[in-house]
Amino acid sequence: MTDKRSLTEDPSVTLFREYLRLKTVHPEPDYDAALRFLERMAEELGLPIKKVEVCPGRVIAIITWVGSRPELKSVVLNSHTDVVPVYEEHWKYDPFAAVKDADGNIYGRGSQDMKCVTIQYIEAIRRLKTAGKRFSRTIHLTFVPDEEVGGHKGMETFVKLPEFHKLNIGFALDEGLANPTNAYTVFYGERNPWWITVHCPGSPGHGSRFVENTAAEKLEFEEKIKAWCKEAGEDVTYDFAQKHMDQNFTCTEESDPWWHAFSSTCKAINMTVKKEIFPAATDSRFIREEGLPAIGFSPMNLTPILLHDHNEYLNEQVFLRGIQVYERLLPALASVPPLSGEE
Ligand SMILES: CSCC[C@H](NC=O)C(=O)O
Ligand SMILES: [Zn+2]
Ligand SMILES: [Zn+2]
Repeated sequence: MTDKRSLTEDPSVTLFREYLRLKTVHPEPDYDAALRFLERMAEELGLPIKKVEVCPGRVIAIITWVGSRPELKSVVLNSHTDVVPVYEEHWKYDPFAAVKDADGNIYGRGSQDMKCVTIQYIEAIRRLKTAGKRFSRTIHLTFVPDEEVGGHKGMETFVKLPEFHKLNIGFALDEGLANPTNAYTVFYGERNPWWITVHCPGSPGHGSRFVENTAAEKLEFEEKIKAWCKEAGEDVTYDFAQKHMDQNFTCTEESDPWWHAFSSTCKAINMTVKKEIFPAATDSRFIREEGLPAIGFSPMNLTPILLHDHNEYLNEQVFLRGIQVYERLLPALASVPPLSGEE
C-alpha cells in the first residue's frame, strides 16, 4: 500500500519536498535559490512576479493575480522564505532531504515553519486558476526574507516602502502554528517581543536575576534595565534588537467582513477554529502596526507543534488538506463585497 502511494505521490507534495531541500537556513540563507524557485512558480502559474530589494541581498518577491476589480483592496498571502538553523545530530534524517517515512510524515526544517504554507498558497492558486476562476479582488503572494532574525531586512523595512502601500492591502494571511487536536488555531494578535543586548564590560550579573512577570509590568521593565545598568557602572549600556510596543490586534467579530469571510468558510467545511494570541513573533506584527488586519494561520491540525524543533515534520495528508482549505478560503476572501469607502 505504502509503496503504491509513494509511486503516485501527489505533485503538490513533490513540490513541497523540493522546496524543503533549498537551504534557506540561517545564518547564510540561500535566498537566490528561493528566488529562482519562486520565479519558476510565477511562470508556471502564468502570473507576474515583482522583486523589491529592501536591503542589499534581501529581496521581497511578489506574485500577483489581478482581480476583476483591481481598484478594490487586495488580499495578501504572506510567507517567509528563511528557516532557523538545525542541530543535525538530533535529527532522524537529513533536515534538508525532505525524507517521507512510511506514514507519510515529511521531515525537514521548514516543514511547519513555514514552507508548507508557501506551497499551499501556490498550489491553491494553481488549482483555482486551472479551474478558470477569477475573483473581484487582487491576490498578492508576498515572499519575505529574514523573518526568523527579526524582520529588520525584511517585512519591517518593506512596510515603510511605497511598494508596500501600492499593494493596497485590505486583509493579510500569514503563518500560525500547528494544533495537535482536530481543531485549527488562528492568531489575531501577538505578544510583543523585546530582544535586548546588554553591554557589560565588568562582571556580568547572575542569570537568576531574571524577572518573572514581564507582561503586566512591561512599561516598567525598561526602567529596571536602566537601573540595573546604571548600578553596574557608567560604561554599562544596552540596546534593543527588538522593542515592539504596538498592541494592535485583528478584529474577529462576525460583523467584520474579512473575519466573517474567513470564519464562515471554516464553518462551511466543518473546521473547528480556536482563536489565540501568537505566543512568539511573526511578520504579522509589522502588518498590524500599519493598521491592517492580519490573521496568522497555518492549516495544520492533528499535528504536534514542532516549529524550530528537532525532527520538524508534517504529514502529507495534513499538508494536502491544507491546500483544500485555501481553495475555499481564497475565493471567499477575494470576493468580499466592496466595503464602505471602496466605491
Ligand atoms: C523577535 S524576532 C524572532 C522571530 C521568530 N519568529 C517565529 O518563529 C521567533 O523566534 O519568535
Ligand atoms: Zn515562521
Ligand atoms: Zn520561526
